[in-house]
Amino acid sequence: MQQAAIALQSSSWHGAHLHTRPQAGRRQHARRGAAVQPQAAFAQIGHTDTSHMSSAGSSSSSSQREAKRLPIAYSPEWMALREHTKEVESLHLRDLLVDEERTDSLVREHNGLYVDFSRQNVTETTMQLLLNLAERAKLRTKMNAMFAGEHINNTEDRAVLHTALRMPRDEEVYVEGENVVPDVWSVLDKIKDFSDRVRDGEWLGATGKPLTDVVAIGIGGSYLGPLFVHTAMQFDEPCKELARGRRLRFLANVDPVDVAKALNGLNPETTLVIVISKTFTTTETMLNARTVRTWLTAELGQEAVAKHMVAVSTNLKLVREFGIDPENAFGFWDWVGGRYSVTSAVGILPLALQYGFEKMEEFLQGAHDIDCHYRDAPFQDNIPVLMGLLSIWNSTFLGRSSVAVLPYCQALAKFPSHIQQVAMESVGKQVSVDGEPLPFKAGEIYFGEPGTNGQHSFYQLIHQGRVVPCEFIGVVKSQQSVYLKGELVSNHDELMCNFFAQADALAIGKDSVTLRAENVPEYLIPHKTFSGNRPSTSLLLPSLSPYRVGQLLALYENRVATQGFMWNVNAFDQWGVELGKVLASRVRTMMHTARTRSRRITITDGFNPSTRKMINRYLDGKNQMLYPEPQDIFPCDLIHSEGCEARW
Ligand SMILES: O=P(O)(O)OC[C@H]1O[C@H](O)[C@H](O)[C@@H](O)[C@@H]1O
Repeated sequence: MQQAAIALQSSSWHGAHLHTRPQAGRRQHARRGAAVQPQAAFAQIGHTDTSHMSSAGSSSSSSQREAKRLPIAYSPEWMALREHTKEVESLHLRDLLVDEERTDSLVREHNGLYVDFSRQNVTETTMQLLLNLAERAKLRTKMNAMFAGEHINNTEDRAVLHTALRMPRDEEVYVEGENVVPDVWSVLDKIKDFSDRVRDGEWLGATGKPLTDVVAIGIGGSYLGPLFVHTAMQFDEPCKELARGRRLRFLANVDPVDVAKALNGLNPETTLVIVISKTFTTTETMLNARTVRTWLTAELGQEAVAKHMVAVSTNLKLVREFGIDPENAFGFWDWVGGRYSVTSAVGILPLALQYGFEKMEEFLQGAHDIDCHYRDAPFQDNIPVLMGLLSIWNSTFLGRSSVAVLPYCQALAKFPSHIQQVAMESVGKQVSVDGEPLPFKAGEIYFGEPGTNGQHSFYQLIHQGRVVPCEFIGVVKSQQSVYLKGELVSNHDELMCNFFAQADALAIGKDSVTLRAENVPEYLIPHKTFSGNRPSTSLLLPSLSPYRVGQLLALYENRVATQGFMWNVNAFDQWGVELGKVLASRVRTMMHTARTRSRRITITDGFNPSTRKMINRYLDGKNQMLYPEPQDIFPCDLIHSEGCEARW
């Protein structure tokens, strides 16, 4: 009953006083009512990729097939938005932004977060049409299915329940008839116990010394999220105090330089190593784990592993085979995707060791707060839903393929990289959940840097080159006080002046009339003109405490989920990362075979000419390093087969 009420509410945009040509809005409503023929609709999808469907529009039967496969892209709601782009493209943000009522109707607040969508290229009609599309896409039903633990990750037959990782103890979520919240809390309790013992000096290293340093080995989702949160928390005053005397390092890349950097200056006697891998099969992580185990045992002996190495994984069998006692492992579940795992032991264990478990509880509470908001708020007030819908509007309907995440906050320096994985690995897909080709491009290219650094780098392009929707993130209270021992060390106000100014520079621009009034020479006017009308969203947080970091994380996770639901793609699998791994495995086998032969080698077959020549150039360089004395070149052919065997 409650669900139905929410769904009904969600279909109405309440920015009723917008100054945006209401008659146009009425026209759109009339259109929405009209039946749209699939064959006509096909031609109108627009700003979309139809190259792979060149014949699909030529016959009504194939169009109807397409319409059956992808109802959302042929729905009247979709067509209404397509049609509406013309109206929006004729409006300039310079004019829209003077309307205070419009601004008020496009600002949303939730529990301290202030989000201003008024610099998006939208009108009241746009927002209403997007809400209509959300209804058509059955967004509420899909969100409910996720929260209910249904197997919405259909290609891996898994539930998607990272939201359960931050639920209070007394909540219930069932996966295959079993409440998973007690399991979540049993791991959290184990983390609390272990991290307290390490921090209090009860859990000692093999030589009886306290473990003050932690090296977290992991890559992708087992690295980027924890690194982002660590970077965000390390200058928060209470966190800084709690981390005094402790060091947390991350080791992700298989590049030996990264290993050297992670271990530089560490003493094995005081170092705890956490191997973090959902699968416990990831090549880079396992190789780095073996390297660091050697670094430990060379100094402390084999038995030191029990005191100095722990694991986070869903695969406890492989943890044991690696030589880590499963008692010293912290589990999670296949219903947590790697890139959504920072609120599992993947993030909570290393961060609790650094900052104490209580701070991580605050972080989890922040994430849970946004999950509840996402689950319960009507769509017109639902910040992650609105962010997701506006992403669809910008990318699919207005053809803007990128998003810049621009935190005006150095502590969020690693947030863009984390969100890059969350977004691009989740919704960078070519087919719908049913495996049908998408007649539009899903996913956006995410990038970003903290302001003001980015301003001195790539902002030229976003001001005068391509249109890149920007997401500015600022905080009211800096983590760092302006004065340190009486000296001015930074100026948060100066930083935030740029946060406010950049969004307006993008939106409003600067025209030739203004430039002439400033006596700018005529030949420079084209160079100095800013077309403006470039969209952005501004997000203001009160501070960057662990709670706020949790809110920020869940805001973006749920926004990306919304995009997946709207585009009808599976935002929780990642088949696109597999092929490169398989091909690397072939090269690895060849390299390994080469290394086991103490001869100079060159390959003659098994790869295309380009790859073969590059590999041979590399081998030649390596051979000269390894075997400086001239030797016969030993040719090698690789078998053209699925396997990775090499023939010599
Ligand atoms: O945690 P792991 O199993 O080691 O996986 C680490 C990473 O591996 C792959 O590249 C996936 O694309 C990522 O989503 C994942 O986070």
